[in-house]
Amino acid sequence: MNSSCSLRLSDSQKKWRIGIIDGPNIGNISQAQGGRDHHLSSWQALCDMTQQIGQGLGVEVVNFTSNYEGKILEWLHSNAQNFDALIVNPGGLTTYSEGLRHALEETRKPFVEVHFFNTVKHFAKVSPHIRLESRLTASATGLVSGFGEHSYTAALVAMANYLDDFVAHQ
Ligand SMILES: O=C1C[C@@](O)(C(=O)O)C[C@@H](O)[C@@H]1O
Repeated sequence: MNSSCSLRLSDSQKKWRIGIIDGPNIGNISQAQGGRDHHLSSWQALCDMTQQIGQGLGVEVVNFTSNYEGKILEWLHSNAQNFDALIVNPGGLTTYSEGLRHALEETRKPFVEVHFFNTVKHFAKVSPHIRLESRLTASATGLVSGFGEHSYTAALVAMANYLDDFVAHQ
C-alpha cells in the first residue's frame, strides 16, 4: 500500500499528470445543471475539488474548460502529449462531436468520460423516441456517470490506479 495515500493501491510513487477537460456548459455549472445533480457553486469549485483529490492521490491535475469545440480540439492538439491521461466531460458535445472523439483517439492517451448525470437514464427520459448516446464512450478507456461531482472523484481514483497498474509497466 502506498503510504502517502490509501487510494493508490500499489507502491507507485509516480506523479502522473492528468488533464481534466470540461466541454460546453460545464464552465457555467451552477446555472447549467440547476444544482440538481451536484453540490458545486461554480466550475472553480469543481477545479478546487479535483485539485484536492489529485493532491491526496499524489498526481498532478490540470483543469481546462471551454464552450467552444475548436478551442478544446486546439488544447488537445497542443497539450495532450504533456499528460499521461485525460478525464473528459464533453458537456454539450456529448451526443454529436466526432471531432472531439477523433482528437481524443489521436492523443493515444487513456481517457475517462465523465458526466454528472447518469446519461443513459437522462437520454431515455428526454428523448424516448430517438436513441441518443454519447459519441465518446466507444473510444474511452472507461465511463463514470451519475455520481454528480463524484463522477470526477471516481474517475481520478480509477485513472491513477489504472496508470500505476496498466501503463507504468508498458
Ligand atoms: O452538458 C451536459 C452535462 C453532462 O455532460 C453531464 O455532466 O451530466 C450530460 C450531457 O448530456 C449534457 O449535455
